[in-house]
Amino acid sequence: MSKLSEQDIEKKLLRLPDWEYFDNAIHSEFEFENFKDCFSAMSRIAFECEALDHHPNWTNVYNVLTISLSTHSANGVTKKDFELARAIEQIVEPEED
Ligand SMILES: C[C@H](O)[C@H](O)[C@H]1CNC2=NC(N)=NC(=O)C2=N1
Repeated sequence: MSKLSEQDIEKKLLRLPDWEYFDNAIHSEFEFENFKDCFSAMSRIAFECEALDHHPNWTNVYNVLTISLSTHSANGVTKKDFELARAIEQIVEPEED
């Protein structure tokens, strides 16, 4: 999986307004009602990570989930990070029909 250029990353981020690029990774932070809702979302995200075989760097403090995505083997951001970011968006903030 090849590392995307900064220009490609910024272009792809236009469709992911909750995410930003810095330090060789894309980052977002989500706030929930409480710890239970936050951890429930983390569990659902974890299954998606296993399905994609791609894993986040993340931290949780009570109701806040902070996520950083990069591809370790490429030492940067790849298509796989965007695939996972879109899956996370669907779990955390599903689109209305
Ligand atoms: C063996 C396994 O496929 C690899 O270690 C995968 C697992 N999850 C991964 N996750 C992330 N974020 N980057 C990787 O390079 C990566 N590699």
